[in-house]
Amino acid sequence: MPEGSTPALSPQGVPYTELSHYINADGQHIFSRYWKPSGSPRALMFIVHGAGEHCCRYDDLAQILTALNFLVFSHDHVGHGQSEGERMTIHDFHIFVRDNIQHLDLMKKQYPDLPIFMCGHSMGGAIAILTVDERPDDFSGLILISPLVLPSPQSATSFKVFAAKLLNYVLPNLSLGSIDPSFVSRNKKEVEAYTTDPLVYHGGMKVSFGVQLLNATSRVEKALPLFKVPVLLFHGTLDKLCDIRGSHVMIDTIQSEEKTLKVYEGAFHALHKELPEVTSSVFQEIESWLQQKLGGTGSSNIV
Ligand SMILES: O=C(c1ccc2nc(C3CCCCC3)oc2c1)N1CC(N2CCN(c3ncccn3)CC2)C1
Repeated sequence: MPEGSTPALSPQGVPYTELSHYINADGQHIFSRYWKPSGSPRALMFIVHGAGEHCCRYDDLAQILTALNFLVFSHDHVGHGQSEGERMTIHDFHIFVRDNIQHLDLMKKQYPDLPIFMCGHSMGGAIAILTVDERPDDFSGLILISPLVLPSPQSATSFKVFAAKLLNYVLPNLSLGSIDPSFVSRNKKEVEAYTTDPLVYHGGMKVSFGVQLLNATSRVEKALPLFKVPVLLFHGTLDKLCDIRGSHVMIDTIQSEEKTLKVYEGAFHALHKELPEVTSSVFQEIESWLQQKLGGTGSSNIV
């Protein structure tokens, strides 16, 4: 660093020289995280977090994957967690995909011979689908936990969509309100952990951000008919944020030879942070699917 210059600081005031990060195409510091197995890795897993949260919330899943000798990597999307950028603000959803591809290419350079999987939750699921759509030959499989494919009918009625698109021209920073975390998980401990997490964005979703999420659902819809990568999908029947119909549309539309949708009766949105019996089942299903991918043959079913 040139003499006399001050180091770039994270939104929490930590010098990026002390944080793992990469610099995106807009010159922003993107906080990155790596979970390495004790032995030599047999595969890579790219975890993609959802709106308002951050990658360190996926430590539980990452620990399970490193035990399978996966090297797990992730980052905080621009405007999230320990990355730079105005909080939960994006003028083009594709920036999330662009930054994903940059991180993917960095990891491909370091581990050129390892198969790569991706796991996305909610908005992170839409980012993951669009990343795989751009780089289909780079991925051996995609895991989606309550992905944003179709917005829920409650949050995106045609009037609200019309109003949001109109408002975006005049009041893009108007708040649409924030999510009630108790609608997202039945696990009170997880709700408490989320609501007290200082790295989570607890403000309301801006109109401009909601419009970008809508744009994302349109881009995802266009990508599905040509999608061929193996997919393992999870969705709760009582998801109030991302409509389960989106996962049914996805499993019926994609051309993947290996595609599985696991439906959790009565479960809410954050299946990886739900009641213990739900989350442990999701993690076990992920483990066995990955073991089968790395050693077995494919299948297709909905349960
Ligand atoms: O990615 C999302 C997310 C958030 C809000 C959304 N709104 C839409 C609609 C809005 C209208 C236009 C179409 C899209 O999609 C969203 C996705 N995430 C990640 C999820 N969070 C919720 C809170 N979490 C939580 N809460 C309680 C316990 C544990 N985790 C973490 C995950 C929400």
